[in-house]
Amino acid sequence: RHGNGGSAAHPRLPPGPSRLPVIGSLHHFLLFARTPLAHRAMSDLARRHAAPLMYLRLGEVQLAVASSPRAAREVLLRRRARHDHEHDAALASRPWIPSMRAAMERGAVGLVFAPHGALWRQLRRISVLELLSARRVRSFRRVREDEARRLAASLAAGAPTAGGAGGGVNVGERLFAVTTDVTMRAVVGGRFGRREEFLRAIEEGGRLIAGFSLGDMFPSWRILGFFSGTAGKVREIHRKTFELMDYAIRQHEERRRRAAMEEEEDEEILGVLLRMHKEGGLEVPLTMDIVKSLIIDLFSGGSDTSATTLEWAMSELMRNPGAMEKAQAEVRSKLQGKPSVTEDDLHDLRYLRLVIKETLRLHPALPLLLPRECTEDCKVMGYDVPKGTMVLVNAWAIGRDPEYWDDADAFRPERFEDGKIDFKGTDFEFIPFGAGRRMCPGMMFAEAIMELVLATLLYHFDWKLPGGMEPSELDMTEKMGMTVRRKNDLYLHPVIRVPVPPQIAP
Ligand code: HEM
Repeated sequence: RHGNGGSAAHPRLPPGPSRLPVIGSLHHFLLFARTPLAHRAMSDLARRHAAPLMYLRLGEVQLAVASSPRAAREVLLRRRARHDHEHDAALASRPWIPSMRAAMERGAVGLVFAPHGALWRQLRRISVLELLSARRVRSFRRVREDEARRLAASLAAGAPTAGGAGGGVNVGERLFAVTTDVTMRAVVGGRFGRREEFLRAIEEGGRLIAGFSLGDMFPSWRILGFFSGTAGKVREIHRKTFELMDYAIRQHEERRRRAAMEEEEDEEILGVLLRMHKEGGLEVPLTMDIVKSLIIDLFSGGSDTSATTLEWAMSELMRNPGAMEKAQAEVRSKLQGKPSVTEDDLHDLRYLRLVIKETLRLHPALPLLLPRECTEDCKVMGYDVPKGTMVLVNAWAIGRDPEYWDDADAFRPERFEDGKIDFKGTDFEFIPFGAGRRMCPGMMFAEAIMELVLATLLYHFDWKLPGGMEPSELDMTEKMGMTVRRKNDLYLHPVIRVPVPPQIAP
């Protein structure tokens, strides 16, 4: 072999753990991994094999995992090289695992899973320029402020006034409720009658897709897919979510007819899409199936991720009282005397933003981002990555790599103080939102919720650990799911420091 080596017959695959017939590298996970958490197990394997780009085979599925900033850049930000015939979009599609395929092939493709091509480009453009643009995100300000005040009021209603006695609240549950309500109001409109059913269906769908069943690893063994029954379940969830979307659309249209779009509510995302659907004239027609899929994507992409990040932020602040004190001092001194936090106040909260950044570094809600698929043979870091390989980027491992981060596992928001590194997709040692063509389009939407909610929690309340627990004793174990959340719920006692105005009690 020479130079970049490799040929179609003898590809120069990236290094990685040994592979057995049939099961490939699965045994490394089943027998040797010290953790069932995929991002941690893959990080251990990559380190052990000195493989910033690592090749694995899970059953029949070929997998490449990027675990260094350079490998991530090559995967996410592909540029057409001058003497290179490779297509620069070879890694800009997402794999359709067999469990999902059944639903996808019925026209359920929105933005998240659309293959790179005309439909994806159009949905992406609409999302970035219209649905999730800075202007649209600003237009939901009242929704966010309203929901943040409700959260404060409901916490205050159950909080002791001093000392931290009382039952404690499940902070994660409250955070999921607030991000869900904001996203629901922004995306489908406030009064969605079948909210609980919708949430259950989205959660179940996410769980099935994130599960990656045996049938997904051995797609040619149809019998496994048959017994796991995942495809059938995914089809059923798809049918259910689409039926719920029909209901949301009917509700929306009735409301519009009644109120001829009252001034009080800004146009929600569903309204914008229905308008575009009716107006037509787009390169790829925006069918109702596409509208529904996109709404489901925005909703499921939007609320869990922000809530998970907020829950980790509160967990880290509880474990690091110095950072908590600093963040609270900032918000209380900037807001002095105000009844509640508004978005005008957020501009001054520099440390709060550093807290969110540091949380995203240590706890990216999607530690392996969302998978990409290699749609044609391509080269990454000089290695051959065969067509059909699923490509993951371990943003979690990269964010904790001691080569790039001092005291990498410590929570130190100050490390971002000089403003040199940001999550906007150009600093590849910090990519919680991904980078390149398929980078998260909901970043501004997420930042707006996260900053306001965190500032509200820190402004009105002091927080105490239950049962006299020491900060260092707070368990930080993770759990796999659609996002990587805390394994154990975070229970804390809120103690009111700045009263929540009574007129906004829930
Ligand atoms: C803390 C909050 C969030 C995090 C950490 C996050 C993270 C991510 C990541 C890692 C990706 C994949 C990027 C890639 O493949 O390079 C992604 C994609 C996506 N996100 Fe987010 N996200 C968040 C919030 C949101 C919100 C609020 C929305 C919408 C309301 C949203 C909608 C999407 C969509 C539609 C995609 C798919 C884009 C495409 O494939 O072209 N996300 N997000």
